[in-house]
Amino acid sequence: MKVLIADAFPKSRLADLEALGLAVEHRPDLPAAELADAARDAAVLVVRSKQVPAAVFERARALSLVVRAGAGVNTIDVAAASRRGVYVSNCPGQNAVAVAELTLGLLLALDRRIPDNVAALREGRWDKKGFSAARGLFGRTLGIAGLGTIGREVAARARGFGMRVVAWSRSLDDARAKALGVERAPDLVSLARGCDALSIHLALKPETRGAISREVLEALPAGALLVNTARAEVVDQAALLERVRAGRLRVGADVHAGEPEGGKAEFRSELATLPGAYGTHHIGASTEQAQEAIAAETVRIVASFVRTGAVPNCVNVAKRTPARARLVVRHYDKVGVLANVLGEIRNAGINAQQIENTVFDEAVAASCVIALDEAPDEALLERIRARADEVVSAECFLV
Ligand SMILES: NC(=O)c1ccc[n+]([C@@H]2O[C@H](COP(=O)([O-])OP(=O)(O)OC[C@H]3O[C@@H](n4cnc5c(N)ncnc54)[C@H](O)[C@@H]3O)[C@@H](O)[C@H]2O)c1
Ligand SMILES: O=C(O)CC[C@@H](O)C(=O)O
Repeated sequence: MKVLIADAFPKSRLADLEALGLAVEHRPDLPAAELADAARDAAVLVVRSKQVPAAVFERARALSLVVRAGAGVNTIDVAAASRRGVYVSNCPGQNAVAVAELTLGLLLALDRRIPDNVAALREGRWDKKGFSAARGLFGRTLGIAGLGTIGREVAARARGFGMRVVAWSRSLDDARAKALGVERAPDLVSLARGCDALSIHLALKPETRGAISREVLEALPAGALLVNTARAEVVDQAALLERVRAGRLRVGADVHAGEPEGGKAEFRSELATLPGAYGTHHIGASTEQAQEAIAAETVRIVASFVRTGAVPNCVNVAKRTPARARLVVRHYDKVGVLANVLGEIRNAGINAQQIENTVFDEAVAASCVIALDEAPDEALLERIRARADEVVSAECFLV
């Protein structure tokens, strides 16, 4: 079985994959345009920042699993993977501490203008007077948009700096906010209105694209700091540029509109050239600790898949199917029993969408839960129950 790793990956972990008996092809510099061809005979594809478009799923017919060696899966056409029945998996939480550390670094850098301090001294300029105009973070309010794994790590560190932390997250309620030691804002505009600094940790989804809208940016008080280590597309970039140019906002951005996929390239970010903005090179996850944790998790996912067929952290198995009914059949654990039950369902023109069979102690009897796209009528249930030497009971529940 071939594994193609199309981005940088630690050598020691390549050996772990080979030890699983896999043929490992490591091509960190593979051009994006060649990915579909290179993946053609691969069963597993591992990527970091490389985009995986629909063309890869159309061409790479042997592909079973794509592992995103990171958190965000917006770089993968997950819908195209789902249509081909290809699993997509990621490594949630493994780089959260690294991103939180960079977030705090950017906040401190913005407040003290550390990069400009450094640059001035390199140019032979002493400007203690000019660089003394910092507000300080202690006692200030940090707003967090998206209290997922990274948002929570940022909250913990900000509290360590004596900041008041207020958060908005789609499922955050008062009890959970209290348990996490943060206050809850009812929406993003209210969050922005009440904070001195705003840090963005929303995953990029169709619903979050542009969530940090012009209205949210305009709600931030004059002189506020904004840090984005999530994805550029979550923020209205045109409005952001206007606010920074007008001197209303100061920004630390690790992620950039149209940023290159690879490690080195010509790239000009309009935002990052402005005096009120500090840009970093999408390095949030780039610490040794985080990359080691990500690689170890990637190996765990691939090992589980090749040894057992189970895919940890799978992001594209339907949480809700169009199933309209659940048929629960308790039956004797004998050859052909389930085939006969499924045959009855097929003969009635009903589609079985999900099947889960559980065996009771001593493996004499078992229970099978079958999600159906249509409820069986009483006559079908009776035909199944009539197989008395195979079936103990058959009950239907509408969902
Ligand atoms: N700069 C970097 O190097 C770097 C590294 C890791 C992650 N990231 C980015 O940070 C993001 C957050 O990472 P995480 O590990 O905290 O992920 P997470 O899954 O733990 O948190 C994601 C957050 O997005 C919110 N969210 C998801 N879908 C939403 C929707 N439809 N509507 C509203 N909110 C929604 C969740 O509620 C949660 O608060 C990633 O998706 C990725 O884009 C960047
Ligand atoms: O691999 C990287 O350097 C970036 C990863 C980051 O954007 C993520 O979503 O995990």
